[in-house]
Amino acid sequence: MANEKDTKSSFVGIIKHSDVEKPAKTDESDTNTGASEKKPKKKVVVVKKAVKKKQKPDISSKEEKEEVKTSSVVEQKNTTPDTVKKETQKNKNVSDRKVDKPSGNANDNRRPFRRGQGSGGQSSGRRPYSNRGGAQGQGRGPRQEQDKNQGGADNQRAGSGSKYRFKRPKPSVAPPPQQDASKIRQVKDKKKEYYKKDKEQEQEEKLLALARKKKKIETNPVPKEIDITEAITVSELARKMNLKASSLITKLMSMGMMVTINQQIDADTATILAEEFGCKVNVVSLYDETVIEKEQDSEDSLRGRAPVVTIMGHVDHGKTKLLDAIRSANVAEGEFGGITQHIGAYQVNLPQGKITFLDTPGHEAFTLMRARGAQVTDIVVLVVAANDGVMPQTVEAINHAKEAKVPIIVAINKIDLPEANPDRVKQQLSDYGLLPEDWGGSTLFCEVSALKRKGINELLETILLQAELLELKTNYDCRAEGRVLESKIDHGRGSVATVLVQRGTLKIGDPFVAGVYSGKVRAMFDDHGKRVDKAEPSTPVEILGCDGVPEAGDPFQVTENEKLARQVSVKRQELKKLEESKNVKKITLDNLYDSIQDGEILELKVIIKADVHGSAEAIKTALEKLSTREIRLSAIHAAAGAVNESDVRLASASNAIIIAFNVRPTNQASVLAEKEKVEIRKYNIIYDVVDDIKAAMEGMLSPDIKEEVIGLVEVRDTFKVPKIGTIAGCFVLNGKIKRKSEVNIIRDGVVIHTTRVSSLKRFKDDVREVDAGYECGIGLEGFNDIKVGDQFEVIEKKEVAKTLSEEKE
Ligand SMILES: Nc1nc2c(ncn2[C@@H]2O[C@H](COP(=O)(O)OP(=O)(O)OP(=O)(O)O)[C@@H](O)[C@H]2O)c(=O)[nH]1
Repeated sequence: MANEKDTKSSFVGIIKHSDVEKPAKTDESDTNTGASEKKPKKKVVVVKKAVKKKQKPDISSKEEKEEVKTSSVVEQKNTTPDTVKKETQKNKNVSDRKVDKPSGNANDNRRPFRRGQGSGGQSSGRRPYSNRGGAQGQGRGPRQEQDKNQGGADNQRAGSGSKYRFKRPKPSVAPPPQQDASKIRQVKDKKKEYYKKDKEQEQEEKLLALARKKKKIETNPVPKEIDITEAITVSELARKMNLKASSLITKLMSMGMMVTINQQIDADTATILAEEFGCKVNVVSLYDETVIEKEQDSEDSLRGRAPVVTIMGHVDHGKTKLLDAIRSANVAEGEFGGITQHIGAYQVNLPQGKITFLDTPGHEAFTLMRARGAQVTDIVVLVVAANDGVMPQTVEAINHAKEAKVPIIVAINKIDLPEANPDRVKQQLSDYGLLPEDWGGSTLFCEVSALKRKGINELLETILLQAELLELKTNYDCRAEGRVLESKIDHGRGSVATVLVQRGTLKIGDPFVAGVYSGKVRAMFDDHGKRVDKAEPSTPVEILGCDGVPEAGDPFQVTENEKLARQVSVKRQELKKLEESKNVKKITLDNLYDSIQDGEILELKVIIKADVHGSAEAIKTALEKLSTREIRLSAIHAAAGAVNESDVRLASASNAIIIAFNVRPTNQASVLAEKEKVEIRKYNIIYDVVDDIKAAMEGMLSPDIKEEVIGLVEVRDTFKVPKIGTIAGCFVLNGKIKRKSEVNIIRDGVVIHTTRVSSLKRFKDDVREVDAGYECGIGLEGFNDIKVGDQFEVIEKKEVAKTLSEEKE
């Protein structure tokens, strides 16, 4: 204790000038040291700060100078390793008090506390020196001695050096605060490390994400090749190319195309666009994906099948009567007349075999089927009335059958009539390439009377003979395939489809696809409405179980299972949507040259309709002479009469242009042509027809005048007005008529004259124009031969680039 006191006093003695209030402070410090482990830490810091401050050059006060001196002495004493050791061991607390001394005054008391709090990091930052232990402290000793002996400015350095010297011994002098400080340091280090780790982790994650992205791009590059259908939306193409739609849109914009994400682009554009990204495009038809694989035929699986026959001919030549006669010939005597036809096709059973008749006489249904790609008919029976001979529709039917490459059997009907002249019919038909066998030709002829039911059996036998020549064979054992002939929604039965089985055998429970719909055969009925379990090739049956109502001409196919049927159905519905959205490209004079250049067409087919047969023939001859090495021109049908629906259907099925020479299309034909995108070109001068087609073939079409029909007027009455001429009391059917309008006068579908309106009146007033639904009086320039029932086609002429005048005068 005495020793301790001595030591104390000696220390006190040394530092007594520097800190008068020291004891109180020491007590406080002691208390703090004992009570809390944190506070002494602060104090250590405080001391350091205080010392640091006091060692600054602007030491002015005496007290401060004293303090510096004292600290130096303390430092000197402490920094001598031996002394430090001894003193530390003996006077731990005292040395603490001494350390606290510099912060003895009231101001210092506050400042260091605050500073200590704020500069915790600073003190811990210095700790590595103290941590290094005595060795380092010792190492510095001699230098400190040197510093001490230096004067003047060096004193400052010494002072600064003393700061470190003062600090260095501290770990050994005051271990508890040091331990706390080291703990804090550890915590702070940990914190630092934690943040560092956090930062590192963040960095690492960023790098990883980048690498992942890179990897993703590497694993999903733009494919070298893609398959697309005829048209594709930008978004779909982007998906196929592993690109963002915006990239494609930008590229398209740079190519001068403004498109939206959901807009469809054609295959050509898609090809060019994909090439920009180094991707090759294969254009495939979605239909390719929807084709159901056919079962292969083996040689011995093929057996003969019944021929499928369609009856065609001119109106009133006896088609319906003949079908009735054939059907009656096939039923038992008692059932005569009582038979009800159940479906749109039926089979007749003969000792020699069966024949299937499609029960929609005429070429409408026939061509409609063909337009849908369905070649259902094997043989056409052409009915020609023996008394009437070849008529326009007879010729149409011949052309339809020829175009479809279906053999024709001629049935000369009404031979019971006294004026019947079968030879004349034969003569006329030979002009169309139908030469009877007995005249050295190959066409089979039959003379019948549908009314008297004469020659019917001979006709049926002839059909079977022709079928034999055709060697109609098919597989009976494979999955069934056929065509939908018609379909409807029936109350209580749902979708009902009449199907002609063409290959294989259809059975109850078979899953199938009909057009774009799938289904499963729930029930089957034959042409008499009798329930059947199976249907062999060439048999027409009515089936229940289809999910929708397929269209006439749609393919019907049995699939391996229901799942496949559903899948195909979904894809076909996609295809249908796609096809509906794109314009069907039909040949027109405007695109003719391009089509020839692209090698799309090698043959330009035309249908010629004229006011008289002679004109039609003349045009046909003139046009066919235009054939060149690149393109052949063939008139597939040339006849007199207005352009009718049948002409449009034939044109649509054959991709032909219709030339209307001095004739007009019927209303239905116009609507159908619009729908089927068939071009009907109207002319009044033969040379214009030839010139236009020649120019179109050579790509020399020049801007021209286009004639637009702006209204249609019907003559309901006529009045003779002296000195003026005939005034027509008219009703405007559609559009409008204007004063001075140009009009085509149409009588029975034929343009008989073209002139201008000379007067247009409503009651007694002159008017500028009259709209549809109103009556008016019309006078024509230089034309008085107006008749009730005539129609005035009101036309307006406009100049249109690269479009031909549809009618030239
Ligand atoms: N004398 C006689 N008249 C017949 C014969 N076949 C049909 N007819 C008559 O000719 C007219 C027309 O017969 P349809 O069978 O309706 O003629 P179509 O060709 O079907 O007529 P559309 O359906 O209008 O095209 C009817 O009055 C029949 O009675 C026949 O062999 N002899």
